[in-house]
Amino acid sequence: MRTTCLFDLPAIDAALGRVAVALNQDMHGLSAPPLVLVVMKGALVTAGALLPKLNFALEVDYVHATRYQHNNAQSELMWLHEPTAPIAGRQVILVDDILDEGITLAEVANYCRNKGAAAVTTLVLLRKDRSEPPRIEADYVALHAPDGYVFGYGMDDNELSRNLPGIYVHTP
Ligand SMILES: O=P(O)(O)OC[C@H]1O[C@H](OP(=O)(O)OP(=O)(O)O)[C@H](O)[C@@H]1O
Ligand code: HPA
Repeated sequence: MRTTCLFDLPAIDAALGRVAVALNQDMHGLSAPPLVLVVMKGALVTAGALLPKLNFALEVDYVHATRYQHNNAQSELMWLHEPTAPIAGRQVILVDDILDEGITLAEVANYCRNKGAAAVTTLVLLRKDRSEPPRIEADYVALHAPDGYVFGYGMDDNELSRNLPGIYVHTP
């Protein structure tokens, strides 16, 4: 099997730059700093590249929730870490690497609303364009990919390859 690069680092950086410009405009003039919640582990690299592009006061925390192990989806989301920063009454910006079926983002967004978030905004590096629509749409999408397992730039292939400097697929 070969590995094909869908997006290289300059393409990813340019796409993150575009969503950062939009987010900077939309978050301009907020009365209180929003909470950026990074969905671990996959969003680690995206958050690292995105945060320095944001020009408004913000706090960062993370959640660790997972449903894919060995590349296979589990129906249940496993919560490994809940955020410790206060959520009630705040604008929350969820950052994730990939929107696939949308189960993870939908559940984490609901969690924030149940904790009393004033508003929940969602941002993903990559939306996978499947035939079935995801359970939730993201407010900000940097890139789109066709259906198929992708990895690199934070996304794993059987827990490996998160460090690859681009977004890749296996091709026959
Ligand atoms: O839209 P969905 O179908 O719910 O899939 C998207 C989620 O799957 C991946 O996480 P994963 O469970 O693999 O954990 P990881 O972030 O530790 O890789 C990814 O980081 C998203 O959070
Ligand atoms: N790759 C890596 N992680 C994922 C994917 C994918 O295609 N879909 C959901 N989590």
